[in-house]
Amino acid sequence: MTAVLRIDDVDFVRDGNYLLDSVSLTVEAGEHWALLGANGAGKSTLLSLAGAVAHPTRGVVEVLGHRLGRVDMRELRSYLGHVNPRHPLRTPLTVREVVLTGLTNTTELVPRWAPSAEQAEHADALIGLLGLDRRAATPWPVLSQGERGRALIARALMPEPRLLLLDEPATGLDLAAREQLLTAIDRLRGEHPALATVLVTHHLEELPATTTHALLLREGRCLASGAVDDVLTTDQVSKCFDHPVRISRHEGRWAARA
Ligand SMILES: Nc1ncnc2c1ncn2[C@@H]1O[C@H](COP(=O)(O)OP(=O)(O)OP(=O)(O)O)[C@@H](O)[C@H]1O
Repeated sequence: MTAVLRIDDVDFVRDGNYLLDSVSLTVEAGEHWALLGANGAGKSTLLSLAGAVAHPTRGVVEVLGHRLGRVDMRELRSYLGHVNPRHPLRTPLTVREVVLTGLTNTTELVPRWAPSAEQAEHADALIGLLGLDRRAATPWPVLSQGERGRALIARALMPEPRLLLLDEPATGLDLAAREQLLTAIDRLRGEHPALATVLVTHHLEELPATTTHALLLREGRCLASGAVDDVLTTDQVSKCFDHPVRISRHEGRWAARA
């Protein structure tokens, strides 16, 4: 089977600066990757290639078997789940309505569009999976940041994507909201075993226990990449963040201490 995502020896250059320098990443179905690195390391740039938002300057990117540069990027994006934490919603849609906009790939509801009974059921199942049953009819402005984040994941899953991209999903969440989010991601991965995910974060504490692989980026270069326990070591993470830290893993979750 073809990989869900294949990034092969890619450079991404802007204003003469190598934001990515010879970076490779292959993600197979059912794998859950963490992209880690300090501020400015190139994580968002790498995610924008995976999300068919940008082209590489050099090298090959294949998303869902389609090579960037030879495919309609807009159409390709409609098959991906890409969670943008700065969702630009302007109207007070309810959680259920926001989740349904994942089918039309729009921010607002499309006039005169209505979901089928099956689609509405699918939306409710995802709302339940993300732990938002009691919030389904709540308007967006009333939701907490954590609830919005989980609603956006449910929205991204509506078209049943094979690849889900999560850009710092736990940023700004309090402890309880972060734990609810990570539990929801773990459940999601359990119930959709073929789904592949790529999650960007600065913090090891924000990694779900179901993370299978990791890639460490430092100044646009890949420092280490592979099975998560081989990559998230005290030595490599210290190098990645240019700071001595001690990494431990307890009951599946990671911690970093100076
Ligand atoms: N269009 C651009 N032109 C020039 N430099 C850019 C451009 N976009 C991003 N950069 C720079 O590229 C570097 C990598 O940015 P990127 O956003 O990918 O890093 P990041 O690892 O996601 O960082 P953060 O953790 O702070 O979000 C940064 O130094 C950034 O300032």
